[in-house]
Amino acid sequence: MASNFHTEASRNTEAKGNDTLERDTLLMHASGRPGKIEVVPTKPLATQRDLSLAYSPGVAFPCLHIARDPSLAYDYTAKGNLVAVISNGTAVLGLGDLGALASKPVMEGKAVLFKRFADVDSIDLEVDTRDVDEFIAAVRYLGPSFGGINLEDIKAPECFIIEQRLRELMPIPVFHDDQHGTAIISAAGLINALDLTGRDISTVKVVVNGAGAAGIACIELAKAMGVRHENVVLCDTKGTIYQGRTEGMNQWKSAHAVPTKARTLAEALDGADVFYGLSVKGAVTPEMVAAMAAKPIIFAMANPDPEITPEEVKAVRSDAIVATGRSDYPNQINNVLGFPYIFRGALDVRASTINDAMKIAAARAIAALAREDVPDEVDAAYSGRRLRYGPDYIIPVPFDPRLIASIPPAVAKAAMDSGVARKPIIDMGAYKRELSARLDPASAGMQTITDVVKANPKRVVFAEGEEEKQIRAAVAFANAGLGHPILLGREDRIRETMKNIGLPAAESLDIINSRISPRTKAYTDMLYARLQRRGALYRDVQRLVNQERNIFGSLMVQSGDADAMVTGLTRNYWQAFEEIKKVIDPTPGELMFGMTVFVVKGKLVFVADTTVMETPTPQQLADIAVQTAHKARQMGHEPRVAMISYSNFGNPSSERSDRVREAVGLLDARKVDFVYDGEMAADVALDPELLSHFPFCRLKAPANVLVMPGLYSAHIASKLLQKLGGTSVIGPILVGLSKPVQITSMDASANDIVNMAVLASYDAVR
Ligand SMILES: NC(=O)C1=CN([C@@H]2O[C@H](COP(=O)(O)OP(=O)(O)OC[C@H]3O[C@@H](n4cnc5c(N)ncnc54)[C@H](OP(=O)(O)O)[C@@H]3O)[C@@H](O)[C@H]2O)C=CC1
Ligand SMILES: CC(=O)C(=O)O
Ligand SMILES: [Mg+2]
Repeated sequence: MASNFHTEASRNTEAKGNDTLERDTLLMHASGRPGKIEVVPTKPLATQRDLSLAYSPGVAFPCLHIARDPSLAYDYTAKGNLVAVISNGTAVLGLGDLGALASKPVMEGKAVLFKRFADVDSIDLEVDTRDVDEFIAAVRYLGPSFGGINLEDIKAPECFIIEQRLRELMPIPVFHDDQHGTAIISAAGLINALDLTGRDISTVKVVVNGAGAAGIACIELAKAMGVRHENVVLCDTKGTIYQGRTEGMNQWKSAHAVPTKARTLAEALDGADVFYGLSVKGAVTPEMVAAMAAKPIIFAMANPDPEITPEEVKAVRSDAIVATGRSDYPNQINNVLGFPYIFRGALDVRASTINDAMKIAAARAIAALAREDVPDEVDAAYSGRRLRYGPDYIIPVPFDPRLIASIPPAVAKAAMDSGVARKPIIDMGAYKRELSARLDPASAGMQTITDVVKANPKRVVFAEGEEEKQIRAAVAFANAGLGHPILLGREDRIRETMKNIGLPAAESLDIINSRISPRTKAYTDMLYARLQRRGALYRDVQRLVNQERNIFGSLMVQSGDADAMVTGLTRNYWQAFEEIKKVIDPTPGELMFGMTVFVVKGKLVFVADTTVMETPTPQQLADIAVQTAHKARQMGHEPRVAMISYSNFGNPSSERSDRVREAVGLLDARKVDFVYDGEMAADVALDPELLSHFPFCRLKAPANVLVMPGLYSAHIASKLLQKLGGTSVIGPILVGLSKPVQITSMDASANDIVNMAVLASYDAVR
């Protein structure tokens, strides 16, 4: 556990580290266009006509329509996806009252987080007044502009009055993030920390330090979820808030006053189970922590520095569960996990408000996600730290791509159930798919296929069954209801790995060891019949079946003992391909090749051949075009095929481009049932403007299938795009094999493997 924390050495260099952090941060903010946001138009403004539609005279029409029916503002303007982040800078993080202007970097940051994590457009507004009435007056009339208002870093108790009044005055959700965002995330952390320490929420003793915006809201939500009023002691700069205290009080603090003899934070913490810190750096000492109950739960959430560091806690309490608001320690309890997704859900149902039911639903969704297996992509973003439900991982990490499809649906559903949704969601499944697509278009492209596969579950061999990633993929595949995985390998090893990585055994998961399988003899005979006239002795075949899992797995599929197979982690592509070909033939009359699918801004582009034929003949190029077009159609996309070269329709002419031209001629002769043309350069194929320079071209819209002239260009282009282009990639998908087998790349993540298993299953369904 300790390895995840800062080391002594790194602590000694902390001051130096802070200097570097300061320099880097200032440089980042000042570089290029200063600050962190810009406005990007969503409609073209390239021509006179564009201008007359987007602006005068055309713009009069949406104005008049909205004047007649205000709800149309959601159809004709950005309102429905736009949130204002509004502050007066009176409680900037834990830095105190820095004023409106100095709060702007935080507010721009929040706006960027809205966009990055939930595709909510957001703008920061800093209101330069500390006066409650002036602030309310400045904000209350902004409703028409926005779908929601996110109040930020406004100090207590003013924030309570401001939020309450604006909620009453404005017909859109008004949400003070420091109160409710923080409350939701800490509640999620609490649910899991209580679970891990075997505690009952109705008996835990909680101490909250900080009776401001965050502290009061956190404890109110915790009470709404079952923590008893009499079990909570709230503290502020004056010590505990006990019944009868008069100094430094207000009505919000009074509501949480309890009859306690404790007068200081230290006295309150004696024997306490849970500590919530929402105050300032260093407010808690190791001695206080040492006096807490067994397995104490310590959420030191002050930013940017916590009330006590995890190292300090660990030095005195190795049994503690510790969380902070920072990203460089395990268990980051920070409202970034909440506000983007809560608004996403609220905006999508046009909720009139964000109520307690929606907050509790969000907390439960976040807590539930932390208990699921974490995708590799997420591990990678966290420097390979293994994230697994336990004391060092009670809460999902902000870069978990599953948050977007988990929290907003829960919030939207709670809004609908509690009667505040003005536009209920009819198809929740479709909504979740749409959410995934907002951030990872590849997953949406895969979704329809996934639905088919779920409805027709297949037996899929995971040939490298002792590999951790394959095990995780197989378990995820089974748990997602996608089919029945069969892991090839030694059972004791596989079970051991599953135990080590903390994976619960999936119910429908088989393990087969080729050496002791009763089918080995039959498979050996089957393969010998294929290979005996290709120079193989019976004992060679025996060895192949016993030792080569790709061979054994392929034989399972070939014989019908399994429906599909996925492999590729431990062998390079071509080696795995050779092994599979020993057992499985191509589909009669078809070529075998690789097709890679790129997902660019929600559009799919199919590129082939990216794996097999180095220099295809014109005949082969035509075959690749036909088969790839067929595949694209199977995956729900009407093919528009471009035969790619570096030249356009004979200019310039060369031996290589002539081959592509010849392939186009062959397609003409075959009278194929899809639109194609070429030879053409990739930019012409993809850009309607360039395409229009060739009015005779049969492609009237950009191509979505690119048949490449050779393996060199196909492979290099696809790898460059993958590494530099920021696109999502599926495949390469093996096309033309008579049985459903897919080969992943050796660096595939568990998620990639699941996707390939889904594609193989999809082939098996059809
Ligand atoms: N991790 C997260 O996601 C979030 C963390 N926070 C953190 O919570 C903290 C408070 O923010 P917020 O509620 O917005 O601010 P407020 O200004 O509204 O409240 C601050 C509270 O902290 C109390 N306080 C200050 N110093 C001490 C101290 N030494 N001992 C005990 N109590 C103290 C104040 O007491 P008094 O009333 O006596 O003045 C006040 O009640 C900040 O550090 C902020 O960064 C906030 C939001 C989200
Ligand atoms: C995280 C946050 O909102 C704060 O510390 O104020
Ligand atoms: Mg804040």
